[in-house]
Amino acid sequence: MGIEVKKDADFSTWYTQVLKRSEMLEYYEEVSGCYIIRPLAYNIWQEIQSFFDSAIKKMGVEDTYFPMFVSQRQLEREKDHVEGFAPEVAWVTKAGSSDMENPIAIRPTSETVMYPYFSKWIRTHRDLPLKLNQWCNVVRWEFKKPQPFIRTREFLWQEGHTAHFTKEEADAEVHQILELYRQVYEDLLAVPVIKGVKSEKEKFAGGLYTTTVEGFIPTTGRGIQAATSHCLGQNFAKMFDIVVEDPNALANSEGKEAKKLHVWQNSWGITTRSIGVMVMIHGDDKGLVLPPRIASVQVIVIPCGLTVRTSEEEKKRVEEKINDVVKELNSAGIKAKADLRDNYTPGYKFNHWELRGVPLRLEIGPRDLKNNQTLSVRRDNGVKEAIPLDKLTTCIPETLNTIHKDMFEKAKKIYDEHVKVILKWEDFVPALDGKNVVLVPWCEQEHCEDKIKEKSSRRQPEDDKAPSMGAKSLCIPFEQPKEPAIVPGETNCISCDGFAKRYALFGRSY
Ligand SMILES: O=C1CCCN[C@@H]1CCCn1cnc2cc(F)c(Cl)cc2c1=O
Ligand SMILES: [Mg+2]
Repeated sequence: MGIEVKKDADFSTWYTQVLKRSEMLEYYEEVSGCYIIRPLAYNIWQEIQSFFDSAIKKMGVEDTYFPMFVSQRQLEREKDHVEGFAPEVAWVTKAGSSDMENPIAIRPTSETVMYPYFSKWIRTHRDLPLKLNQWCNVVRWEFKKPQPFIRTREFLWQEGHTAHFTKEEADAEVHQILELYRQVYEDLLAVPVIKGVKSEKEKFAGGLYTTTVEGFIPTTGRGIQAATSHCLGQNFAKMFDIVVEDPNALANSEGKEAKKLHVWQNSWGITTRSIGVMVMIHGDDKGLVLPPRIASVQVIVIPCGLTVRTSEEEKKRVEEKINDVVKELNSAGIKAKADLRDNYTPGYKFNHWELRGVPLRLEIGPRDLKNNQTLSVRRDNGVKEAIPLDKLTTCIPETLNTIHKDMFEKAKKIYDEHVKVILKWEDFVPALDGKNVVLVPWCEQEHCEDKIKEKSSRRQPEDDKAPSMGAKSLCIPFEQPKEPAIVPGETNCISCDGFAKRYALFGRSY
């Protein structure tokens, strides 16, 4: 069944229908906020995993696995890390019919699970750097309206946790990982992202600073945090006593213990939210549009032009040709499939595979055999092109790469057009209402951010609808607008009478 609503008319229904009818996901009626990730979507997660995991292996990161349960005592060892999150922690309180002596939390993230062991394992600077990663699920009992992939109570992610001897080494890794997240989005999912650092209010409270890749959903005009790479500083090292002796300090004369140095730590994560972002950005009114590099079926080959007058041997010849084409493409590393179901018309099959986002369709019929060609049809823009049957293994990879590039460029152009540089406060909210995010000179003070959120969530004067959601800071982009340049001590903050430090990206967000 096709999609019954237009993407721009009813986005949330469109999103749900696309995910269900393309067989990416199934609703899990038993528990609100949980969903079944079906093979088409799970394959995308596996593509992301294999790309990211092979990249971090080259950085010397090792995969590991820690228990999903954490005691209340451990979880609460880091007060300000947990207090804001306490309402979303899921607890196991019973085993069978008997209450547990001490309830156990299901991991919402694994700092407090892992770091007592970091403390145990890291004794000397030779144990550094320690670089561990785990691919797992986490549970956060969010109360905001759940949305498949975007906000779910259980999600899959990877969480990297590293310990370094120097801040410089930690800083370098934070940015190396952030660059990998950019590649996951831009080179795999064809989704443009903006790199930047989070404000003091938006960063991970337990850390020193948070870097992020920020996405943009044009249909709603909202920003979305796409992945994060935190430098934790020495905060967790101090809390969990993760220390090494100072190798440079000579054992001093009284033979006292050499000075203990706290390690510098990072933690970084990307989640299955990335799948939802990709669907929201590339999908259209016919359904999914999959970027070729993560599509489990990249090319679908369909027999056409067969009529009741076509002889049996002619039909057989077409089908044999199609099977040969699929074999040839697969041996060239292209994921191709044939749809030879003889109880469906070509038109039905076109819709079936367009709904599932297959990047390229090849039509082959009796005439094509005669002309030794096939008609290719691109899913992203519908462009048709005749390809000689003896040029497939060169033309098809090129076409798939062109599809990726065009999908990315199209999304990037839209993102860039919806980032408005705003220099006067009166233009701020109208820009947000125009489904944009805004780039503004900003003082970077937390109280100012609170004020901006409040001022931009004003109640619409003409109706008593719920106030429009306020804007939050999304990031301070590493790439700053060249002009108008911010002159320290001269350029005013967009909102308060303080001076602007840098341009910050603000917007309504997920
Ligand atoms: O974002 C990442 C990447 C991967 C490893 N972790 C960090 C920080 C996670 C912050 N965070 C995020 N959400 C949380 C929810 C909770 F219920 C509790 Cl108790 C803690 C947290 C929490 O610390
Ligand atoms: Mg949260």
